[in-house]
Amino acid sequence: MLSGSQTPDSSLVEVSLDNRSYRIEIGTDSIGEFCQSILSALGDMSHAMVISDEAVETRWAMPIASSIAKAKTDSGDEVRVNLISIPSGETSKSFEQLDKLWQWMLESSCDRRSVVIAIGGGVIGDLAGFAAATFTRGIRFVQVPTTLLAMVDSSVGGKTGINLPTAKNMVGAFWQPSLVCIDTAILSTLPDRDFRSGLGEVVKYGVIDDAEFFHWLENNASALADRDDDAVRYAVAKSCQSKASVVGEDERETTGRRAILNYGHTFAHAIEATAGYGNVLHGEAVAIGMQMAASLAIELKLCEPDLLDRQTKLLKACGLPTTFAAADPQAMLPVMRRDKKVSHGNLRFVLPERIGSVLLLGDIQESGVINAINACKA
Ligand SMILES: NC(=O)c1ccc[n+]([C@@H]2O[C@H](COP(=O)([O-])OP(=O)(O)OC[C@H]3O[C@@H](n4cnc5c(N)ncnc54)[C@H](O)[C@@H]3O)[C@@H](O)[C@H]2O)c1
Ligand SMILES: O=C(O)C(=O)C[C@@H](O)[C@H](O)[C@H](O)COP(=O)(O)O
Ligand SMILES: [Zn+2]
Repeated sequence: MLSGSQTPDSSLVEVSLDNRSYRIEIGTDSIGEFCQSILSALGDMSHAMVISDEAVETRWAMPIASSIAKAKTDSGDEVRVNLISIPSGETSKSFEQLDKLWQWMLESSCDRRSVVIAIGGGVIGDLAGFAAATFTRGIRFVQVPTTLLAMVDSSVGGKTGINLPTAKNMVGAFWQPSLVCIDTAILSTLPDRDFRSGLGEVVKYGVIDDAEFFHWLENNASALADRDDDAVRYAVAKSCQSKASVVGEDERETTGRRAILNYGHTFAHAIEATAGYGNVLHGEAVAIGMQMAASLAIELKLCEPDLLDRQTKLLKACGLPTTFAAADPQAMLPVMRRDKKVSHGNLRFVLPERIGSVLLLGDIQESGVINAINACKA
């Protein structure tokens, strides 16, 4: 039984962006309906280019691909389908994999009525989305997220791209999907560590934007960690609503509003890069990064220590790390200076003032940043 507010109408969230608006459809045991949703959103699709993760190819991507292959468009035409699978893991968000995809798209006679269908976690969504953004200067794409992290965050909002060896997400494009199809039943095969990693981004929404949701998470953390269906659907729907609303206000992170989604990420990306991509998962790094950001906010007297206590308890209840033994300010700082929020050479951080509200701040003494990193060493 869930405690707290009622389950929202979780079946549909709209991302409102003028002629780039799209639907996020959220269901359970709904992959049978994906083909119809895709054809309704992309009626003139001639060709589906399914890009999947090796871990989900057989169980999830092939059934979706074969139902598209059997379908007909509104005008009665068959849809040609090609499928490729990418090796699992963060190291696949690379130029090498992108180049492989471009060659595959060329060989598969991809044209401007082709549609990329990304079926996988954040790695596949970011990589396939960037391939879609760049091939023939941009073709449409659909996100079918298969991890909790991708359902609550990466499949929404149109940030696509790849990593450079020491700079996360450094090359990419804003390229919105045409549709996001979420089926929480797909999470049944997701390993626990990856599921918990997604909870890092869920906690983020509570801190940055929604004190009531944070409170709900405090009351329902164990149901979520145990993957209770209702709790998971509620958290997915609330997270998508939050992200859709922020992205609708500031699509390309120009006004500062969208930067709030980057809470903890200046530290997190440096942790991921210095630890070696894939060793600390993105959501784990975000959890530790939020701890560093909250420590910095306390040192700057921006928030009360109680915020860090509540955040620590919640992250632990979600099974996430709150410290990082190998945290090394001298290794992390050069990576942090390449953060995309840097302005005129100054680092800027998203810092909490209270649960449900954060600020984007610059001109912060390096000594404070070093102290915040050291405060989270195990
Ligand atoms: N574009 C954005 O707005 C945005 C937002 C947040 C994170 N990200 C990016 O997302 C990436 C992390 O995403 P992630 O956590 O989904 O990682 P991921 O894509 O690497 O998936 C995690 C693991 O789960 C496996 N997997 C995926 N779905 C599965 C399923 N249903 N069953 C069994 N195994 C499954 C994958 O093979 C992989 O090993 C990072 O690169 C991060 O930078 C992007
Ligand atoms: O969508 C956004 O905006 C975010 O910042 C969401 C983050 O969770 C995500 O990790 C994003 O990829 C980070 O963006 P970056 O611009 O810092 O690379
Ligand atoms: Zn993130």
